[in-house]
Amino acid sequence: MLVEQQHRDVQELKHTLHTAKAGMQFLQTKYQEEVNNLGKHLHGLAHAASGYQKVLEENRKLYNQVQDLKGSIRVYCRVRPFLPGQENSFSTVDRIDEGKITILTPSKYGKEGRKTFSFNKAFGPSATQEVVFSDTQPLIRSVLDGYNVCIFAYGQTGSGKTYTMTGPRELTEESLGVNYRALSDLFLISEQRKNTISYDVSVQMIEIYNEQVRDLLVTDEIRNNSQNGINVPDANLVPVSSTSDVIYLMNLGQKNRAVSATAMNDRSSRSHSCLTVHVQGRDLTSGTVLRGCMHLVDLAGSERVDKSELLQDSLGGQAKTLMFVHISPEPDAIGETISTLKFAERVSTVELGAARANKDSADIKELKEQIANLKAALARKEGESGNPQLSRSSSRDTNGTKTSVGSSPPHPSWQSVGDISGSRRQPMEDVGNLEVRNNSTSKLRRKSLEFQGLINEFTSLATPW
Ligand SMILES: Nc1ncnc2c1ncn2[C@@H]1O[C@H](COP(=O)(O)OP(=O)(O)OP(=O)(O)O)[C@@H](O)[C@H]1O
Repeated sequence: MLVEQQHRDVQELKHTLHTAKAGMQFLQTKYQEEVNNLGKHLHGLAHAASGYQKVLEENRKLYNQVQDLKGSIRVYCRVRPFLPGQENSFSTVDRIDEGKITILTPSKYGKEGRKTFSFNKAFGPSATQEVVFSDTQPLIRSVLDGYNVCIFAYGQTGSGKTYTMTGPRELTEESLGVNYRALSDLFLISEQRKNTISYDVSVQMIEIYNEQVRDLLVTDEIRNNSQNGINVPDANLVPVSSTSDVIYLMNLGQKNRAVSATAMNDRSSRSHSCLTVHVQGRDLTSGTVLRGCMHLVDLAGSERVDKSELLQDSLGGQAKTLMFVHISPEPDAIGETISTLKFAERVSTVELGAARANKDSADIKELKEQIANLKAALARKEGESGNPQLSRSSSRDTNGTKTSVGSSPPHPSWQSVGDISGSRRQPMEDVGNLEVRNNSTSKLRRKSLEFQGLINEFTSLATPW
């Protein structure tokens, strides 16, 4: 009886085992099917993602085409409000309608007493910093897409250039100018794109005064400052990773301008200042490298700029340019207002040619690296074989300009723009305690040439009416 019972139990167990095995097999097949399906879904998703990337890329292209079709130089006009205490004064601005601005003119400027000028945009005295910036925002995206961008502020002394670019002396969130907003946007967009493109951002800040250029970001304070996360291997191009880094540097730059100024207001109206933001982006899938830079320029007062020189052009067709032209509403400024508006209207007709993105594919990047390595090897070989010309008293900087070894500029803080073209300029007398390090000299010179070229281009447009 017992043996029979055990036999039955064994049979039952065998049956259960068989059923369990079949169940397992079924589950395995099912699991395999699921895995296959998942694979197919994943494949589909990857395909859709790459399609999405293509659409994004296409969108960027179309967006930039629209920008380009609007013209390479865009001109926005902004009217400064009356200053406190002048509120009820008579304004020379009669009407602002879309991009048109009508000025009440004394009889000598126009028979009918009114003159209308057309621009891409015109902002009245009550336009907020936010509204003014909203029309500039598209250019910021362009920088991140590998385009060069120039934003200029032009206008007579006291017409609001610094207000537009930086803001008033006492800054609040609402009164922040284009510079701050542009950089804050730049970091925001680069953060949004971080899964597809990795960006490096660095800034430079220079001032041009009496045709001499000064690096506003070369100070011991920057070099020794590490708690802000600002690491400065080469002081005139400072890597930044957040808006607060940039605000810190901009404040420092402003302070450095003030350090050497005997009369700050007079000086700011005579000097040009330029904040340049360099952006390098690497596409994480394709390895393509994008390089864009943005010049944010606060020009000297238009009445101070020498309009008599006509000088070689160097603006080139690579940059998207926006000029903010500023006017004051006071009747006693009417002469400069008309002259400024006429100049600005002429600028808006300038065609620089379509801007191009600075984009290197992974292959080009590799080839460039090879060229750089070969050049370095060649330079080493030349050094080993002993080149008397190089080892004696002169060499050439990266511009091909001959420089003397051991001879220093008249004052270490300043480099004369004129020196590059051969003519010597006197250094400024009220120079502060800043210094330019030797290894940044040629870069600064190139920058000053580039920047001076832009100013020349604009001032050459301002010659006789
Ligand atoms: N849109 C504005 N709203 C309110 N105040 C303004 C505006 N624009 C300019 N101001 C004020 O007008 C004064 C002159 O402006 P600002 O210093 O910006 O002129 P500027 O053209 O840069 O002069 P400069 O050529 O001397 O550097 C400042 O007190 C500034 O705060």
